[in-house]
Amino acid sequence: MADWGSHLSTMRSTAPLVLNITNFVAMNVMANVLLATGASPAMAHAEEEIAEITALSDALTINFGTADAGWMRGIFRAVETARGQGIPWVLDPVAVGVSTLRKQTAARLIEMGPAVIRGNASEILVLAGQGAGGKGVDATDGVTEAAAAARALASRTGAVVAVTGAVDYVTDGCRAFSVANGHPLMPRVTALGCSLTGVVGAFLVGQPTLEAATAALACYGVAGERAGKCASGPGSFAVDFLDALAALTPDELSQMARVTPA
Ligand SMILES: Nc1ncnc2c1ncn2[C@@H]1O[C@H](COP(=O)(O)OP(=O)(O)O)[C@@H](O)[C@H]1O
Ligand SMILES: Cc1ncsc1CCOP(=O)(O)O
Ligand SMILES: [Mg+2]
Repeated sequence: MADWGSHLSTMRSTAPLVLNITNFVAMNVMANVLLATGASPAMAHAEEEIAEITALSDALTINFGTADAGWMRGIFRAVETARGQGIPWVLDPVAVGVSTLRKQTAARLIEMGPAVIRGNASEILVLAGQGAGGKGVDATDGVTEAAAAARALASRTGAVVAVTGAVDYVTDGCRAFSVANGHPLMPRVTALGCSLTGVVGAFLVGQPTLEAATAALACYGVAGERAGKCASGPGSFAVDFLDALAALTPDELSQMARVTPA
């Protein structure tokens, strides 16, 4: 049994400061998810201050879900700072298929060296120039349909690519894992994908990228399973999920993770 829980333990021992440039929908949910999991969240995006805040952070995550032109300038300034300082950063190409601005921004960002690209299957397919783009922020494609695109994207860019859905797929282009944890209520609560991107950022700090990303997905999925056992619908699930993230121990994660080489 691989010790996926050790990655949770390491993350909690440092409680990394994760700076998230994310959308208005996700800000509060994501900050609470990061706190519950054991990291310190910060949310900011103003270009006038973002370089300073990035330099203070252990990891950075980027999501242009409700971004405008000024916000985009903040995104590029943060990424340039992270690159200069060796701070790992994660790209969430949320709803990348819905506009030319998102496609062009994602293409530029991918060339700037994200450690991880985390998206649903429809988003990863758009990055590969395939698929119809999903339905807004929601996937209409299955994870297995995006696996080849994920491998090709990882090989071309050097990023680890995490495709999430009913069974997640994560690859560095050579090796890959499937993560079969999760619950069907997860995509019915807004911003849980965006928030997962923050958790991936937290796990990356000081840990090998592919294993850290995989452990983050397993941690999230196991917490989802636990929350799904008592929730009566999306509303109570959202609350139970935070409690499950906070209560999950490294040993429980190691025991419950359904991670297999893919
Ligand atoms: N049908 C499903 N069954 C179980 N888990 C799911 C399902 N769909 C998504 N998840 C989980 O929900 C989390 C968010 O993934 P996803 O919904 O793909 O992100 P996004 O919100 O960006 O589309 C991941 O942990 C994923 O494994
Ligand atoms: C609904 C919505 N609209 C713009 S961003 C956003 C949140 C999307 O969150 P997620 O990708 O985690 O479902
Ligand atoms: Mg998303």
